[in-house]
Amino acid sequence: MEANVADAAEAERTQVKVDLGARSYDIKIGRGVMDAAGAEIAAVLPGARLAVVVDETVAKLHQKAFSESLNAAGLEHTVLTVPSGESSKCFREFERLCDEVLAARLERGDGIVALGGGVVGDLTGFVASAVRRGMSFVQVPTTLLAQVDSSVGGKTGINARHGKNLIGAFHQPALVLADTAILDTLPIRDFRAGYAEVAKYGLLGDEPFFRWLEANWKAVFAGGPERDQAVARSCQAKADVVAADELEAGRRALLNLGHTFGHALEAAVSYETERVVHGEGVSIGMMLAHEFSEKLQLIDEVTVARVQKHLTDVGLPVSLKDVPGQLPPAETFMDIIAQDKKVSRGALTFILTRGVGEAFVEKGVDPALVSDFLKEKLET
Ligand SMILES: NC(=O)c1ccc[n+]([C@@H]2O[C@H](COP(=O)([O-])OP(=O)(O)OC[C@H]3O[C@@H](n4cnc5c(N)ncnc54)[C@H](O)[C@@H]3O)[C@@H](O)[C@H]2O)c1
Ligand SMILES: O=C(O)C(=O)C[C@@H](O)[C@H](O)[C@H](O)COP(=O)(O)O
Ligand SMILES: [Zn+2]
Repeated sequence: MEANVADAAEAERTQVKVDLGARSYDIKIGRGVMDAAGAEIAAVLPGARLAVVVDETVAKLHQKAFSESLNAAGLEHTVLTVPSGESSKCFREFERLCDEVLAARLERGDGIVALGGGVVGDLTGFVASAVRRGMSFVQVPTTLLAQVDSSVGGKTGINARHGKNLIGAFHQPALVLADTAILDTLPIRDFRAGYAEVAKYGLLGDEPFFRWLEANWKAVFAGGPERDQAVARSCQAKADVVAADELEAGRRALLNLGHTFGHALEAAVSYETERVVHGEGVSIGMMLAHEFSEKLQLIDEVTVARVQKHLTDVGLPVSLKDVPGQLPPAETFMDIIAQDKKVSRGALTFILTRGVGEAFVEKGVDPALVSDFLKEKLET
């Protein structure tokens, strides 16, 4: 990735392009970007009627201002509310939203807006991919996680009893509006969880960015210009990967660093967010991916300790032992991992690493090694 942090800092508002030919779109980043949401959306979806999907928490905090901006641009819209939290990524909410979009008589050329975190974004995008075989949609991410990751790249979907995001579609948005001021109302636990995905970009392929985060994370949390820089650099990293490999035929799998273990953990606790939210699962999963890489003699203990120190410094969990309550045995984790979307012809794929910024995709990992490793981690 060429963009450097200082470059990103220069503009108060930054724009990152996701280059996908005719389906290219912009990510507009900065404090106050949402004030012009109406005009921005009208520019990409001229004449469209809209359904705005929002969760109950975000609706209370931000719906009024958002609707005012749409009204000012003359955008007729219906607001559809879903319960807050991971449990909304389910068939029931998917079906209800599809039905409500149809009841509002939105046409194929109309649009659906996701105003919220990754849950609302994934669910809404999936609805948009399905209703009338595909409607335009816009992402207005309101969590750090959604701004740096889930709103970009077109992975949409819901969870299944068998695992995370197992039902879904690739469906790219027409625009992403990441207003970093909206993060001021985000609870610290959710901000930290989103930060795990920020750190992920450094760990998977950008050691200088990880070093920058080690030095600047307090300013990122405090909400100064460093926060916008971290969001912009993360979006640029994701946009580069998605443009090169939209459908995850190869390199995009790197964005799954920590997710094989992390997703298994989320499913193992039945998506109970009191116990673990996605970003926390990713933090623990990234730590496990590093420890597993150490076990395979790909990295040394100094690298593992460096990663652990940074994630611990910011207050993220780093071990299965950090999850409250009893966890199921390794066999249950292995059953869930066997359903991971990266599995091919029954063979497990893991994102491993040779150092900070040097992750790689390893196919055909021996399940017995993974199982023994998980047993160790669940016992010690
Ligand atoms: N599609 C992708 O590429 C991708 C990438 C990463 C994660 N995800 C998915 O994203 C989901 C997690 O997203 P998340 O961490 O944003 O969770 P979330 O959407 O549940 O949001 C977290 C909490 O923050 C609240 N909230 C949202 N914005 C707020 C604001 N500005 N102020 C106050 N409260 C606010 C929400 O109501 C919720 O309670 C997971 O389902 C994960 O699988 C998808
Ligand atoms: O965009 C991607 O590709 C990612 O892997 C980003 C992840 O952070 C995200 O959690 C994604 O939803 C996981 O993808 P999945 O295919 O494993 O469900
Ligand atoms: Zn993720």
